Amino acid sequence: MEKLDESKFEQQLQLWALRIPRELASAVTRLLRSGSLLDMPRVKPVVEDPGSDKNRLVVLSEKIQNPDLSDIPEQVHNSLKQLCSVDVVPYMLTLGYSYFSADHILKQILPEGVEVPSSFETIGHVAHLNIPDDLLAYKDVIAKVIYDKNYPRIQTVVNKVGAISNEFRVPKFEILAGKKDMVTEVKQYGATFRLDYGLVYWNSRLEHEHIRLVSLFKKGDVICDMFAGIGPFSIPARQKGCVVYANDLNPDSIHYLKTNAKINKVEDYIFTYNMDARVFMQSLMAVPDPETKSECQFAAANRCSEEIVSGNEHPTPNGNHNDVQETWQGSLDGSSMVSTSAKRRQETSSEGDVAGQEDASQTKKRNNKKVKSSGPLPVKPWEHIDHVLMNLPASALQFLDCFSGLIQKRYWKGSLPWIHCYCFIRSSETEESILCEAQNKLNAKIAEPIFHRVRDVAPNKAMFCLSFRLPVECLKEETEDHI
Ligand SMILES: C[S@@+](CC[C@H](N)C(=O)[O-])C[C@H]1O[C@@H](n2cnc3c(N)ncnc32)[C@H](O)[C@@H]1O
Repeated sequence: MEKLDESKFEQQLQLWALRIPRELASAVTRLLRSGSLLDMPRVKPVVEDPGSDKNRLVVLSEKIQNPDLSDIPEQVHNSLKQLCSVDVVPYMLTLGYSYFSADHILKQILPEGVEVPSSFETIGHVAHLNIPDDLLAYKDVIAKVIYDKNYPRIQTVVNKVGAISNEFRVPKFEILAGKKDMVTEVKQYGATFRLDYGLVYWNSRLEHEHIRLVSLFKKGDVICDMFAGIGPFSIPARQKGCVVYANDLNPDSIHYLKTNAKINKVEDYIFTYNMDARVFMQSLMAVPDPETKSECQFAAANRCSEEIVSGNEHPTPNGNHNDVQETWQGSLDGSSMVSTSAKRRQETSSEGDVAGQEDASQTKKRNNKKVKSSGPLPVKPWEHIDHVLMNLPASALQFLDCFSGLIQKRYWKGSLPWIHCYCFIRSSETEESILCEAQNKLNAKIAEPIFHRVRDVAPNKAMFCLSFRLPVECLKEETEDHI
């Protein structure tokens, strides 16, 4: 392992300085500013005179090599002479490890020609590095330089070890420098997210995508976040006034999702679940048995999830949910028979428009306000959902089969939900091949799919969001129980 020898970076520069009465320091620096004054980042050109506190030393640029000041433009020199008698003295400037940038230091340490890993992802106080294999022998030195140069903003430097293989999408990290604490806080568009970077998925590079998608939602929309993580879609959606059902398989993600709902004061109407996404959707969309009317699968499923993630009060269909009791018997796009709540939603909802996005300042303004919950939930999930989010790009397409027959037509109100399914497209694949895969899983044709390129994740691989309205063929006509 390579060691860092800070003394190697000591450097001395022999310069010239003008000794002048201290009250003239501003006037003299103004005169010399256009090329004759020392101009180095983080180095002051005016310093104390060790010989007298009535004087100051104005340090000249390294370009001024002659003590007779013949390198200074004549006009500047003349003005200087008019201002005061000019006393030129030698000045030794010592630069050390603390002066040089991380990039400069690492270039000196690492083998010639390698790409210097001086940039990193920042997650609160944590710096996340991906040190390539050929530089692993230098990992401690790299981490120390990055720590030293970015402290106190950065207090922990970690390196990703190997590829992500677990289903929670959490990389393995080794802590290389600083404190061994990966619980940190990040801000995205005015919302605060607490997380343990060693236990849950987080990617700061998705900030723009989180905001883009949430900007499509309207106040009162019902959102289903199948792979919610610690809530970067769910929390801002709730801040916007949406009703949110948020699920994740990782219990630590749900712990932090609930913590973040508290921190951002949006605990009401954001319901958290800790289960497999398929089971979650089936539980959420199961219609209660009208015969018994006492208990529904959704309430039961919710209670079951509460056993895992305690402390979330949830209105059951026999409680708040039942405030909306109209039975929907019209066609899916019918407007005359729409319930009051669905009507209100139609007035405010995007209704097929995924283009109208709000700008960042509107988002910030909205996030500063505490969202007020007003009474009962407007609708039950098996009656209406506006958006389903599926951010598990490595395998979300595989989960699309859960929509086939998931929604019962006779209970549904209003238009069908938008599905936002994230995926990777490799250079060997096309949007058409992905669409084909999605349609096969749904067992239905997707009309007007929208592919949004989120970001490039590797030279031959990009992350996309495929948005589409759930095809009407996915609906279940009637259940035998309910005929
Ligand atoms: C790529 S992360 C996205 C998290 C969050 N939506 C975001 O944008 O940061 C995917 C999440 O899906 C969760 N996950 C993986 N498999 C799952 C499954 N079968 N059911 C539910 N959640 C799952 C992981 O724990 C992880 O938090």
